[in-house]
Amino acid sequence: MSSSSLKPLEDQIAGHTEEDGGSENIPRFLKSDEGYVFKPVPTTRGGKELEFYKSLDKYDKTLVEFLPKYIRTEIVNNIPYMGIEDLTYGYLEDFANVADIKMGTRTYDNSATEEKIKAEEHKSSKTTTKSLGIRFCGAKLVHPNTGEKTKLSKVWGKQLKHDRIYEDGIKRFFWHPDRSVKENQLIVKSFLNKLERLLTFFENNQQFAFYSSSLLFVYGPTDSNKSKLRDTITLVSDDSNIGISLKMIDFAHVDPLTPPTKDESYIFGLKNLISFFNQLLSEN
Ligand SMILES: O=P(O)(O)O[C@@H]1[C@@H](OP(=O)(O)O)[C@H](OP(=O)(O)O)[C@H](O)[C@H](OP(=O)(O)O)[C@H]1OP(=O)(O)O
Ligand SMILES: Nc1ncnc2c1ncn2[C@@H]1O[C@H](COP(=O)(O)OP(=O)(O)O)[C@@H](O)[C@H]1O
Repeated sequence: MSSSSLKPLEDQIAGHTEEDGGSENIPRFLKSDEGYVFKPVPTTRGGKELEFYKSLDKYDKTLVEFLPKYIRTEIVNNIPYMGIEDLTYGYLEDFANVADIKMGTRTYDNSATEEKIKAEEHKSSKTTTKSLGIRFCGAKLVHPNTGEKTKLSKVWGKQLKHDRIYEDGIKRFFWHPDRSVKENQLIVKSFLNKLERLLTFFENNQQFAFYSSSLLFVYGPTDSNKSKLRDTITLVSDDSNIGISLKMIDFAHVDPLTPPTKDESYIFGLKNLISFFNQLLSEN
């Protein structure tokens, strides 16, 4: 495939974007028609993430199930881009709901300078990162009937406080009042099931600390063209075309753990997320 067939990833909802290239002025993500996103590999911290993806086959199978598959690296305008499965692929064009939730109470890795640690801790204490181990980094909501889109930014996610994150973040994104209760329940149960499997991995994992990594939640009506339905999507029931996808993304700050330590920073966030999903089911 030539790099000319790559287009901007319109559905990129967080991370370094055209408007916000960050301190390294990183270009936005690209995507291919074959269902892959191409993430620019920044000079200083991208190598670590690329190495992580390239060694996927060595990891625990439960973990691999939660990672987009890596395919190859492409050079565009002299910049390397790593190709990974597009988690929005297979959904009806423009109808995928997408949320990026940053996991863990700690958002810097072992190589962080004193200054970086201070900045990250300050940000954590001002947001739900510290109190809940979760923070919305962005979301795109699609009205189930009209298709109207609402984009929620990183700034919105930072302003969402502990006492409002359930109503204004979790419930707003995962439980739409214009969808049937049954369909809402099926969506929430399908995500819950995956979150519990992920927790099982984390309870046993003594290999990696996933600092500053995110969970990417995607759901919506799937494309009826079955060739697009790949194993990143789980249909919420046998007789529904609604699918969900949940994978871990952003591994720029993954560090080794020293056994018997666990990634408690991430586990705390995961347990809080699971509680919120249980609350959605028990309240409705
Ligand atoms: O560059 P910026 O201004 O987007 O800063 C990024 C931060 O965004 P913020 O300014 O807090 O909204 C960004 O913060 P969040 O993702 O919003 O927590 C990270 O701290 C990122 O650092 P790293 O790539 O994870 O080491 C930061 O990226 P680097 O500056 O380290 O490239
Ligand atoms: N595999 C993927 N499939 C679809 N979208 C993705 C994928 N990976 C990342 N994205 C999109 O790009 C955004 C930023 O991704 P991330 O890896 O966190 O970038 P950064 O390292 O710049 O923070 C995500 O919020 C999501 O919208």
